[in-house]
Amino acid sequence: MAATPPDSFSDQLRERSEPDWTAVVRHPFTDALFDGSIPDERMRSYLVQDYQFVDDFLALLGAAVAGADRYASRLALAGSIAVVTSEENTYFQRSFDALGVAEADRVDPVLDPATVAFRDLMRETRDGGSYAEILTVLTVAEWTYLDWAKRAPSKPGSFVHAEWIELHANPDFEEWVGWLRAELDRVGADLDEQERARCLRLFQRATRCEVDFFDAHWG
Ligand SMILES: Cc1ncc(C[n+]2csc(CCO)c2C)c(N)n1
Repeated sequence: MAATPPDSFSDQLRERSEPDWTAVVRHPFTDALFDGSIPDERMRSYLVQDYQFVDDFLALLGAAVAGADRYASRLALAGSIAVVTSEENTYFQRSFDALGVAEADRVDPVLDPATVAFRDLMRETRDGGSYAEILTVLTVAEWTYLDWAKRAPSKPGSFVHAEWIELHANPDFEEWVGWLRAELDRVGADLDEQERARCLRLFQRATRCEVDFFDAHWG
């Protein structure tokens, strides 16, 4: 992972998003993923909703490519688009097959309120956000997933559980999250106080959306 100085902008944003940050990365849904104990019905509803989330996330990555201030950044962002459209997409399709998800639920499911709230945040940011604001939302979504997946003590038996962990607990993903944080720190250094405050509010709101997203499929 790219070295991030202690107390960087991204660290400050994360620290000021407690206790929600820890609630996401230690969520009981993730513990149940680790031991493979999530009932199929719950895993199915989570993945069906998450596939819709990933659609808006991909559009947000596209906005980041358009909004970036240099070619090197566009290249890094475009590389992550390749992951979402290949390994990640085939994981969803294979899992939907294994869990018996009907075509309508793959393409146009009824959305949970938590999915709608996250979608609203991503669309607002995509349509009206600065590059720093787009990076802020992307960073929360990726860094929270790296942090919970890194806690995985072992590999559960079912590929639906195991591969969902592996997609987020691997050196390439760690490097991508490191890049996102370093990019947010770089761009954050040139922001005025008002813009930094806007990023903080977005970071906190996105972290809250992550808690609510897991909660919607738990308890
Ligand atoms: C609610 C929710 N939040 C974050 C992610 C993480 N995530 C979103 S797209 C993607 C692929 C690649 O970079 C990853 C890891 C998720 N899946 N669902």
